[in-house]
Amino acid sequence: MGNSKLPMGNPPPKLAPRIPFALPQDTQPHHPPSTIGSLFKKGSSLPSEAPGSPPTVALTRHQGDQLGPLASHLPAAAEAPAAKRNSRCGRPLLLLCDDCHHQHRLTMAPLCCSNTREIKIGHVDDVQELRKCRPAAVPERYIRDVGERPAEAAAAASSVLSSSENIPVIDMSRLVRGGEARLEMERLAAACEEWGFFQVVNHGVELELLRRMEELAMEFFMLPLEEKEKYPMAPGTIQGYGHAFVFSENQKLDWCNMLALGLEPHSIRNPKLWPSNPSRFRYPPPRGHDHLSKHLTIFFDRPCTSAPLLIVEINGGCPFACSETLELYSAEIRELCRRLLVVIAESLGLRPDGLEGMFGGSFVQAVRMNYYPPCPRPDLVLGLSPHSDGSALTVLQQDARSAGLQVRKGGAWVPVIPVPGALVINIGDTIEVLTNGKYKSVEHRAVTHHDRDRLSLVTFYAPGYDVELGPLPELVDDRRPCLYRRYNHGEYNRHYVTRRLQGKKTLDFARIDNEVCV
Ligand SMILES: O=C(O)CCC(=O)C(=O)O
Ligand SMILES: [Fe+2]
Repeated sequence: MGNSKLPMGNPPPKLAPRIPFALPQDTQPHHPPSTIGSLFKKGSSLPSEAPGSPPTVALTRHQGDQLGPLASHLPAAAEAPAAKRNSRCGRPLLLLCDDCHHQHRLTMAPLCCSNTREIKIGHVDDVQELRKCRPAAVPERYIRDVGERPAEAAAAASSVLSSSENIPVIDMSRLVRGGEARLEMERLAAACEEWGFFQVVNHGVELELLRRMEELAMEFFMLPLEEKEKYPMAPGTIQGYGHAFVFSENQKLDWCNMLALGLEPHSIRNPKLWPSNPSRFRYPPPRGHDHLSKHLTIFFDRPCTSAPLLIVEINGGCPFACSETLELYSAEIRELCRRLLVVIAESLGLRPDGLEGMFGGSFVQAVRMNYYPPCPRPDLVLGLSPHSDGSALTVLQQDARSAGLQVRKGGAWVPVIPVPGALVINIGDTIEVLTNGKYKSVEHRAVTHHDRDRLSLVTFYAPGYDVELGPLPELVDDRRPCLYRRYNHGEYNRHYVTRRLQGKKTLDFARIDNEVCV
């Protein structure tokens, strides 16, 4: 492939000097620097190693269904006989493209599960089909143990909370308006500290766009099963249509169908799992960017015991594009997340970039569309198991007609009553760690209804996989000693996606045993 496929037909920007294939210091392979083209010759194997040195770099063929929830679309560019595995996540690699002369920054992302071929999840009914064919049936796998059932929890809730208690509603327009700003900021701080959840109004995202996105998602869920099954979520992965976070035949299932898509960076998008029906979901790749797909490949730089890691970030290129609606939605919600991170930082007395600045400019964004059909026994099942989100922030758009989200507070489950046009925001695990537990990611779940369906559109905004995180020094002192260790967010993400949803258990990954004095 020559220069005929340069992006948009523009002359290649001159890069000087040429950036060679570069690995982190401690993983430098013993072979001469390569450009992307020489590495990725079709059918080629690894760059050869110096005799006697252990191989440190491998390229392998894309095996989307085995490898991963996100970033599993990478096409075959070169194939390695045996894939090495990587325990080092998020190490950026720089490659220079022979074809377009762009420098591509590639980041290893720990997005995949351990060998998904080993995961046996048994028979999983599609809940929408069950509803059609056996409207009164609730298979055993969906029936929760007594203590987990919504009815039990509802009874506990009524004894603990007064009915007036609901998650706070924050008016974003007031956060910037003179005298009102201080008060609203205090309300925001209280919402983050006491609830970990709040709803926002006047958030700046066009209501018409929210409506269009909801319509698009509903159109997808209403398609015949054969159509939706063209985008299967493989066991142990979290992208496509199906059930996420299922790892065994004994695990209880959620009364929910999901369509989950990685959005940003573009290289985590998996074209195989991106619906082309409804046709509005997808439109053709922008001209000139298709050449990039051949440069996407999977790298492993050293053996590890669990998951293979993928290189997933390509700068300056979009291998393919998605629905205009989803693209706009994703951009607007991202912008909202950024504004929220600024005000949340300010509510803590930090600089405006005190939180997002910790991401070093690298972020990941994904969307999960959850469809909960009506259930003949909503008292026995859960729509979505209790969990906290592994993101920094989550933005949830919920059906105004149908409540279903519940937040855990003081041992009780509090329903989040939809406010028309509002978006629900929750603090994710990343913010809990950065704020040293001052703002907490809070456990939440979804319940179903007997005669109403429900849709939620959930955007996760998180640091990039190369980001190292730990509590901000400003929020650590003698009274509040450090509660979390430093870790690589990519590794945390891998930990999160390879376990079933189990309340806040995943954050044990980062917790250290220290007492807070209050
Ligand atoms: O559907 C809901 O209300 C909850 C969804 C959720 O928490 C999630 O997808 O992480
Ligand atoms: Fe969630």
